[in-house]
Order: sequence, then structure tokens, then C-alpha cells
Amino acid sequence: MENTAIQVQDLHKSYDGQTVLRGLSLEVGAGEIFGIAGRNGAGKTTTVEILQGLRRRDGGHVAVLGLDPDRDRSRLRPLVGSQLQTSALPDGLRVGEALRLFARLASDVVDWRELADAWSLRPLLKKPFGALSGGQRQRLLLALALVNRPRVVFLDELTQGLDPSARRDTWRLVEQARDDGATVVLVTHDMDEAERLCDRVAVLHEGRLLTCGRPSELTTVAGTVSVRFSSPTAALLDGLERVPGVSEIGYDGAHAAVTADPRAVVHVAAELARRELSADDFAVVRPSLEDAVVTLLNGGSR
Ligand SMILES: Nc1ncnc2c1ncn2[C@@H]1O[C@H](COP(=O)(O)OP(=O)(O)OP(=O)(O)O)[C@@H](O)[C@H]1O
Repeated sequence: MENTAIQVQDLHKSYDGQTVLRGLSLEVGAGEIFGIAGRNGAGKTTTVEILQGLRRRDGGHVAVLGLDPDRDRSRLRPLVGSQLQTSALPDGLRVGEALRLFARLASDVVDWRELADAWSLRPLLKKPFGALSGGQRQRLLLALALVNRPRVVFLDELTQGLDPSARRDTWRLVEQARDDGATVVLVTHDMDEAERLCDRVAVLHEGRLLTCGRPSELTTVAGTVSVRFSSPTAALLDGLERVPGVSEIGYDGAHAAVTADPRAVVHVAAELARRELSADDFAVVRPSLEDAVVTLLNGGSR
């Protein structure tokens, strides 16, 4: 990778004899929005905590912006932003006070008023944290993660509990942070979010990297697509299962769904043409990223 922001090689970590990370390796490019997904307990939070120097690793090599989070923590701290947990702020702290305080701690590299405008927090400046809605809290916590103009930002469960429009606003602001030069690492269970927002997604499984790639690559890796079209009778579909690469045929009385290897789509289309089935709604539907990740985690093709 040309410009690497984060390098993880053969990372190991155990808690009280329970092994959580067993040889995790991955790389994050500078300027990427990089998703980390995997089942509960896969080691996602442990990994990002090690990357931030909040937890010590047992073995392996880790570099964030060329620095070792264990040894160079004080040099790394001003370069990294992190989304705080909701519990980290006292209920009585006002939005304006939080922004001012965090900006001062970060040596005022960013004008907190500009940040308040960017994140639509102006009307909330006098409100105490405890009186904010879930979405407003999330906006403040994200603004605070960016107050030191970090080169790497770690976000965990970014849009959990947000309404669809607040989710989209948040995605836009994260993209803005990336466009301003930050590398973003996003731990998420929300595959819709990962598909929409992440340049690449790493799927962790049992403390190792199961797979990593662009969302479109992962959906391809999952193996099959669904070819859908109208068909007036089931008889027109007879024998279609013998087309190489077709694994399943469904028919609901009006529509057919043929599950097939992506490379077989053209042969399915040719076969339909030979049968003079004029399907004007012929569509190839890829699995969603969520379908793909579930398939991969359940041991499907990789
Ligand atoms: N401080 C700790 N002490 C002991 N065990 C821990 C500690 N922190 C995490 N673990 C255990 O390590 C494993 C991995 O936890 P981690 O939080 O890294 O997983 P995760 O992938 O982020 O999970 P989730 O999706 O549920 O947030 C879990 O089995 C968890 O119980």
C-alpha cells in the first residue's frame, strides 16, 4: 500500500488466559474510511483500543502514522481523535463548554465556533449534555472527536440509534472529515452503513482477519448473484438448472429468481433468449454486504 496510515501485523492479545486476537494483520491506507466488522466478541474494540494506546498488546507489530501506540503514546495522542462513550461527559456540562474545553485541551488548533457551525450545534450551545437527544449527543461526541483536527479518527458504532436523516447527516460529516484529510476507522455492525460509507471493510473472525476489501468486492466474494425476471409460466424455466453455475431456481407464479455464479449470468440470459422469453425486467441483484458478511462468517466461499 502506497500511503499507509495504520499497520497491524500478527497482533496477539489475551485477557486472563482467554485469547481474543490471534495473529491479526491488516493495513489502512491514508485517507480511507476503513470499516471493521465481525461478530460480537470478535476483538474489534480490543483492536482499536490497542491502536490508540489504550490497551497493551501481547505480541505483534502495530504502527499508527509510523508510531508505536505503546511506546510513542504522547506523540500519537495529538494526531488521533476518538469518539467518546456517552458516559464520558457529565450531564451538566453545556455543549458550548464542552467544545471550548476540548478545543483548549487541543491547543485551539480548530476554532470551536466553526466546529459548532459545521455540526449544527450552534442552537444547542447552552444546552446541558444530559438534555440532548440521542442524535444531538452523537453529533457533539463526533465534533469533539475532530476538535484536535486529527489525522486518524476512531469511531465506534457511529450512528447507533439515530434516525435515517440524522444517519445520513452523520455520514456526510464523516466523509467531510475524510475529505479534509483524516483517515477514519469505523467499528460497525451496521452493514448498510459500511456499504454506504467505507472504502474498505475488514471482517474479523475469532481474532483474525477473515477477509478485507471494498464492499463491492466482498459481495462478489460471497459467491452468488440472483437473476430476476418475469416469466408467465414455470415451464419456461425447465432445465435452466442445468446451465453451468446455476445453483437454485425460485418461481412465485409470476417472477423467477435464479441463484447463480456471477459468471453464469450471461449464459442464463442467452438461454432465456434461446427460449424467446422476452423478459423486459431482467435484473441481476447482488447480495447486500450484510448477506455477504453473514455468508462469509458462516464459512461460505472466501
Ligand atoms: N477488559 C477486559 N477484560 C476481560 N475480557 C475482555 C475485556 N475486554 C474485552 N474482553 C473480552 O474480549 C473479547 C473481545 O471483546 P471486544 O470488545 O474486543 O469485541 P468486539 O468485537 O468489539 O465485540 P462487540 O461487537 O460485542 O462490541 C470478548 O470476549 C470480551 O468479553
